[in-house]
Amino acid sequence: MKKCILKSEALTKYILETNAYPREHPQLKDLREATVNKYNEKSVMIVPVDEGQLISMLLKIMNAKKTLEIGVFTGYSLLATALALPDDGKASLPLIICKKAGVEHKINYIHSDGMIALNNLLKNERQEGEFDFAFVDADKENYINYHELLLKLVKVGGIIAYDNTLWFGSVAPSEHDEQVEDTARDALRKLNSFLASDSRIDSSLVSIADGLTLCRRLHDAAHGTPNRMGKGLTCICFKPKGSYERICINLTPLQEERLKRLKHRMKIHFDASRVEHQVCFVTKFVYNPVVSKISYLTIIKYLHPQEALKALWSATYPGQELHGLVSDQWKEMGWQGRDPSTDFRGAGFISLENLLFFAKTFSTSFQCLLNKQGGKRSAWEYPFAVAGVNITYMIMQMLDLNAENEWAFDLLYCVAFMVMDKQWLERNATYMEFNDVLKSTRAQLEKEFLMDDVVQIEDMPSYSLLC
Ligand SMILES: C[S@@+](CC[C@H](N)C(=O)[O-])C[C@H]1O[C@@H](n2cnc3c(N)ncnc32)[C@H](O)[C@@H]1O
Repeated sequence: MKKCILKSEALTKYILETNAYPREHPQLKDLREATVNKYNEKSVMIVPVDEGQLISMLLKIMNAKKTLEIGVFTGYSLLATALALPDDGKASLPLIICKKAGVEHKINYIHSDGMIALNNLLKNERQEGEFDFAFVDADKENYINYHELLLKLVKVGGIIAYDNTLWFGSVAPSEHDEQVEDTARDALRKLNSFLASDSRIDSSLVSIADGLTLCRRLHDAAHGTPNRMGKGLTCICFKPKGSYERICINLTPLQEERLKRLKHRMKIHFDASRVEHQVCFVTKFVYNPVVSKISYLTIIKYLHPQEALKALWSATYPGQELHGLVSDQWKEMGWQGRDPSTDFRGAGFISLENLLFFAKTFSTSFQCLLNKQGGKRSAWEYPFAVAGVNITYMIMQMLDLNAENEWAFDLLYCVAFMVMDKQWLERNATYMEFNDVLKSTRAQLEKEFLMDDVVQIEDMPSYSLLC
């Protein structure tokens, strides 16, 4: 099979001969020829010249300095990358292969399996958010696993590029094509669908060579840059009555303190294996009949992640014994598997805190949504707990819309959950439509923020959904 999805081989030849070969760096040309001589047909594994040039162009546009490459073979794409990096740039790769062209000082070789290497970069070398670009051209079955780790290693705005995402065109077989087993093709099809609906990235499947999917990591408040977080929260969306303008106000020392705490909360990853305690903010909801006002009594607790999970269980199913932190019982609550900790990956510890806050503060609403008691339910329900993590993540992305105080976040979370469930029912949605429901939930919340008389979360019309 040829690594080309164009209509004709003549067209590929035309592109290569007219544009790509004349601009190929002499060292790349040598490497390509040496690979063909040594590996014959197997040399198809190196990236085609035009794709190498696209990657090189992208790196230069991005002014990339630190890149990561998984799957090296004879190192063609690696050399193309190293040549595109500035002199103080660094390319890391998990397999040793070749060093040429005087670019060794830009290359940090890691001779290891891709997953082990990425885990190590995260855990031991603490390289979170350090890379501008990652190129993945290794075992296709693992792309989806690399994706989770790379989303942490690559900075917000950085690019993750997956090679071979069209797999010789076989990802879209025609009815005449023979049905053959191909685990790589199946894994790539799964990846393509997954990337298409992954809200953490912008993505474009470029039909060059064998298909190259570019994913740009989007803002993620859990790992957001201080700049963005600062901007979003400093520009507190405090609207004076009678004005459609948002105004920026300087923070009081108390607000600064709250902001600091909120930022801290958002950075905490959920790690059930951690031995030390993680900070947990437990908020009590108090109604003061004298002034007809609701106030929040906030207690900062230092909880072991496992204790927090147990607390969530007892708040969700009071009186029901939990058999273990990893147990089939969790599935009933709408976690993806037996171990809820794996679902906290996207939004971190704060997503557990939000669920706890909701369960304890508005227990009637919480139980009603948990048990899918409101309205005429559809046959395909969203999984409650996973939906909760998604809502935390959505609000993190919305933070520059409204964050009047630290607890506005938790309160907004409860309102958002109620709105999401209401829209779910109104649309008679199925789980495949969950992302659409989430989008329209966000639109509804944004609409309410812009209402003239909404100056705090409690003024939002949807706040009345809570009981
Ligand atoms: C298609 S080739 C890469 C070609 C390279 N991009 C180039 O242009 O020269 C795939 C490479 O990935 C390596 N590989 C496969 N599984 C891997 C893994 N789990 N970890 C790291 N590398 C792996 C293979 O040994 C092979 O060298």
